[in-house]
Amino acid sequence: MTVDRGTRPARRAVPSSRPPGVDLAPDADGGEESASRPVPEATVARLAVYLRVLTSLLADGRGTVSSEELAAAAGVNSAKLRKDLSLIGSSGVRGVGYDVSRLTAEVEATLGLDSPHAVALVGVGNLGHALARYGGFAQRGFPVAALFDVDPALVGTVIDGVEVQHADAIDVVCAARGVTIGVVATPAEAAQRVCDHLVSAGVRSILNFAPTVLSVPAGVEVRKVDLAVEMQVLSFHVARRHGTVPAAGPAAPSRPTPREVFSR
Ligand SMILES: NC(=O)c1ccc[n+]([C@@H]2O[C@H](COP(=O)([O-])OP(=O)(O)OC[C@H]3O[C@@H](n4cnc5c(N)ncnc54)[C@H](O)[C@@H]3O)[C@@H](O)[C@H]2O)c1
Repeated sequence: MTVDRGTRPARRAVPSSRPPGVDLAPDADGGEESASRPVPEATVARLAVYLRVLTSLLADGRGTVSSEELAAAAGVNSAKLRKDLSLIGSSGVRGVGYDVSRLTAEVEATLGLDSPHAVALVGVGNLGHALARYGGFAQRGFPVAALFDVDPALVGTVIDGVEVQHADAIDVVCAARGVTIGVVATPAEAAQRVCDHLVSAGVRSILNFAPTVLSVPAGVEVRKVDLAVEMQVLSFHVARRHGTVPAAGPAAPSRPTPREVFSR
């Protein structure tokens, strides 16, 4: 069996000015500019975006970048960007900007990308198959190291060099391959069982696409991805722009919703 360990780029050394470990703060934005403070989750999400921009600047051979340029490419304002970067101990030089290579290493280190992240994907149906074939994960340091399903028609097939194995092997294979991130792309009813297997194999980070809430022990992080929720948020913003969303505040007696009309 061949396992594609991906084309993970060599990690840069972490500059010594980096704060020794950065704790996550609860979901909040803002805070004092101090490298010793926990990093808010909103900042962590933006750091990932900065990293994407920095990686493309590095590929273009850029040595420095101004906070304005980096902020514009990341879609945030430059004051917020400087504040985010100060939280991880990074500061630019007035009139010069940030050293792209150094800042990339600092952001990678903060995001924990200076250590390997082998990914196991469970459920190789429509969504899982597309994710398994997406080369961008390996390029950004997340090689797909294991694939699992229960469908006999899928078990034994090979996707981009990785053999699909039966889900019964999750514990053994994930432990053997040092999987650190598990992606759940099974139907909702199988997701908790799959998650339990991943956790018992030592996987401490789970990305869940199934429309269900997973229970995990303390110390295991679950992120849920729901594109329909994102679309609903977009829908809200469109509706608000068109003035069809009531302003926040106590709900006024309103017109019946379509559902109420139909249930009468
Ligand atoms: N979050 C999102 O935005 C989003 C978008 C699309 C789909 N989804 C969800 O992702 C999941 C997969 O969707 P899909 O369209 O790929 O479905 P699918 O039916 O095509 O694929 C599901 C796969 O999971 C496998 N499976 C079933 N039980 C399993 C188990 N115990 N262990 C391992 N594999 C198992 C099936 O054999 C199948 O290959 C669903 O829960 C769906 O609701 C989420």
